[in-house]
Amino acid sequence: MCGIVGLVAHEPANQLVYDALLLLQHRGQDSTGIATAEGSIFHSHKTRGQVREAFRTRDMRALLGNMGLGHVRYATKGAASNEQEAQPFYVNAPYGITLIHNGNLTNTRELTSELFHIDRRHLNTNSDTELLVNVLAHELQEQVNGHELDPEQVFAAVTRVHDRVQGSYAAIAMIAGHGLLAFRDPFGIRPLIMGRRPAENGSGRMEWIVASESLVLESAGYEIVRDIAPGEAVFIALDGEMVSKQCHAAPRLVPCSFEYVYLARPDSVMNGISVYDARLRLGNRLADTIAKYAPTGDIDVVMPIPDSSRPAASQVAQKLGIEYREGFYKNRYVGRTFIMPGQAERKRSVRQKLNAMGTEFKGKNILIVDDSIVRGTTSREIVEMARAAGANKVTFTSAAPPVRFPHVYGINMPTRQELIAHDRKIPEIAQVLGADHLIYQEVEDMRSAITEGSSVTDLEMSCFTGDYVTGDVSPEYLSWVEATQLS
Ligand SMILES: O=P(O)(O)OC[C@H]1O[C@H](OP(=O)(O)OP(=O)(O)O)[C@H](O)[C@@H]1O
Ligand SMILES: NC(=O)CC[C@H](N)C(=O)O
Ligand SMILES: [Mg+2]
Repeated sequence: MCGIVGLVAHEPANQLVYDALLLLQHRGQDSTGIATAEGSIFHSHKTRGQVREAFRTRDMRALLGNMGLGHVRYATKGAASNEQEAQPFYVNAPYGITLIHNGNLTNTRELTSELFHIDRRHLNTNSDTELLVNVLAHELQEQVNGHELDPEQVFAAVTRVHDRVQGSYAAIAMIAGHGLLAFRDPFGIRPLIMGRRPAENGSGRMEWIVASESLVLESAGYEIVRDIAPGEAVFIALDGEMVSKQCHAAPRLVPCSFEYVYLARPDSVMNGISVYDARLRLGNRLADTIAKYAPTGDIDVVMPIPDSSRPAASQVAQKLGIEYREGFYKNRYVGRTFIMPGQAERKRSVRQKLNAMGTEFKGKNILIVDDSIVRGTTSREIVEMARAAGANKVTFTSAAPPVRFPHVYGINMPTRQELIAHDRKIPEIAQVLGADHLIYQEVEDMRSAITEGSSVTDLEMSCFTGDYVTGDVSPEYLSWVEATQLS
């Protein structure tokens, strides 16, 4: 997952994009970039690291123009440390296009070969986003004859992108001198929402924003218009005129369940589902499962692992009628550990990030709630810390089911071997974690907890079930991904 934002304003875009990126930092910490458009000239700055350290005043001053886009990257293809693969990506024809992408393409081998041998395009990195911008550019080139650009031509190019590209993609592009294009894959796997507000200059024109999460819109005073539909493309001209079109013949909304479990901020609403409410419901269902399988009579306290599991843990405590206590204190200056590249760094960071308060543990039977257990990096350390702090019995619970399969749609867990639940039964996992009991959410409970009360009927849950919605993910592909994985 990455965080993306694009906007067409009637004032300088640089600060607006920067502020939005700060709010999306939880979606990617590897690198970041902003591009703006001043007439037909693009300005851009991209670099490794997080938003706060990446943009100096002089970088910001150089980002001129009223249209802009920005990206925070959590790499899934290529290398997290490669500055060349930071986004946005630029191609100079037709018109000049700069693009950002949240997601992961699954037919990169075919696209690389087609782009090189048939479209005669040069690729300079291993990024799938570079493939996406080149496919879009090629297809747009095929549509346009004169200099004039009609949104219908842009939509026809997006239709062709849908034909050629497989996997997940929520993307935003600036077309120099023309406007901003946003589109979402036919399953709407990754999120994308748009909003608007009247320009402050009194011109009566509209300013538009498109972003990964609704909290960005809310915090900057935009009215939420709607989620961009799966397969849909939206084009916003420089004067603020917005047009949209469904560019796929058979779109079907199947959003990523992991957004609700962990990735998104709880104060966002995605596809009409409040992330916070979904996490509360996950807690309710988990409580029922705990009551069914574990002896809860002797549990003294329920504890969350900060931050993401707090809503679920509070519900578990309430439903089971057990006291809720915060036994782990979090160092707010350490980022999210799960989205860090490299297992060594993730492991070190858990210890740096969380500290167990002895008084909360001594002689107590603890029920720990986390939102998910993926590699087990966090949970293994946590159990050890709880015991070292004097806990008597440790029951570990997860508000998501066991993660048994690789995620190939924009979350960096590409290999089976790294997943603690792959090919292990639950008692074996408990043993590896060192927990006395281990209880996971049931898959169907997760599905209903997330979708309850919404119009979403289907969820992308491949890392829990092994069913990949795009249909092109074969065992051969998974083995190839494993062999070429990110470090
Ligand atoms: O089994 P693992 O591989 O350790 O991954 C799962 C853990 O990683 C995430 O926490 P993270 O610290 O990234 O973020 P948070 O502060 O939002 O909980 C998630 O909330 C789990 O705690
Ligand atoms: N997590 C993402 O959305 C990553 C985007 C893209 N696949 C990259 O690796 O840069
Ligand atoms: Mg966590």
